[in-house]
Amino acid sequence: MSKGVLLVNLGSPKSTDPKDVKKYLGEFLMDERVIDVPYAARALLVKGIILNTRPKQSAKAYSKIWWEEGSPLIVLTERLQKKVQAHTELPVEIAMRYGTPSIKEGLQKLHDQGVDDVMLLPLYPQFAMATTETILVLAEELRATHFPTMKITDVPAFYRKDDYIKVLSESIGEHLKELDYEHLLFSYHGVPERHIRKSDVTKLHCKIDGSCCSAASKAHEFCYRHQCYETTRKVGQYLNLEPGTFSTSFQSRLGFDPWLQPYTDRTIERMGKEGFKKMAIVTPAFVSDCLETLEEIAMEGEEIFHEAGGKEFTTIPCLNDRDDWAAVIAGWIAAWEEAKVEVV
Ligand SMILES: C=CC1=C(C)c2cc3[nH]c(cc4nc(cc5[nH]c(cc1n2)c(C)c5CCC(=O)O)C(CCC(=O)O)=C4C)c(C)c3C=C
Ligand SMILES: [Fe+2]
Ligand SMILES: [Fe+2]
Repeated sequence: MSKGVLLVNLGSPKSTDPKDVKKYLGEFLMDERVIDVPYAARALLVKGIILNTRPKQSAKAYSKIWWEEGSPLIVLTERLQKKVQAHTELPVEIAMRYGTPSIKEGLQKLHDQGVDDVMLLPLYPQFAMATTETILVLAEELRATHFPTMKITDVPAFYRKDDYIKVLSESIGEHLKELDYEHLLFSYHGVPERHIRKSDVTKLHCKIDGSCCSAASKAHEFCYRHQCYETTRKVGQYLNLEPGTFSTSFQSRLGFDPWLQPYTDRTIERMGKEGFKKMAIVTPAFVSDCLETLEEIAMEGEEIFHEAGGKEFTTIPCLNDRDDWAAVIAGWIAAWEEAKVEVV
């Protein structure tokens, strides 16, 4: 069999035009694993309410962070792909779950190069129904319909894998070295609490009470909350961070249902009000900087901190196209290619 690799990220609108943003948000939010309510209720909520107001607001936010070459998330994923490609003879393509290049286009490109054995790497360190699972389900549907002779091997969430933790920690450490900071906040994209319960394979584990995620459980393989706390814990251990000088929070909630807590915006505000003057923030749910890191954290977060009395607010970049990160992915590809050891 002939091997190839597909790196999959979330995707972005084509441009900052509200029409393009509306199209992108429509595809994204109509995904049953993102807004997980029955179709009729989802259509009413998304098409009847959210798409009437949100695209204008989101388009404004996208305009603040957009680059000349396009969406930061897509440009950074393309740069990462080039660096990974430089390490391997196997074809490496990228795809986006929403918008373009689509997963179907990515698989087609590999197919056109003679590939029939694909390593599929969702670019999310922690498993979530709204990210990893939706990619895997769609890729399998596309494979069965359009590429029936193709084999796809999924790379599981790498939230605690040593080589990932090493590059993440070293990237954070390099920034912290230059900083005088009082607290480091690990801010992860939030999900509704309901998503965590739905992904609980044991149906017994998840109480969202702060204790279930630290007790050993088979459920952790699919528990986003556990995986986020575990990434924070491992980085804290690697960098030898003092207990009490770092913590975890969850950002970007949408709607009125309870999402994972503590919420990032309220945490930033509380820290400012409690007298913290210098804080740093890192966003390990994202491997590429995007709207949620460049606008929501670096801009809105900074404003919240200043208004609450804080002074210095530093956002640490995502791994993006760091050479050591590209080398880690290349190592996973080599391990899979040799098929001597498990990928993760
Ligand atoms: C119900 C809504 C959403 C869930 C659940 C959700 C989970 C989730 N998302 C990411 C990563 C990203 N999300 C991004 C943008 C974004 N996310 C939502 C909604 C949910 N996300 C919306 C409506 C948007 C669009 C922007 C906006 O209008 O605010 C992005 C940025 C994309 C970009 O173009 O830069 C990323 C990345 C994760 C990791 C996650 C669950 C773990
Ligand atoms: Fe999101
Ligand atoms: Fe858990």
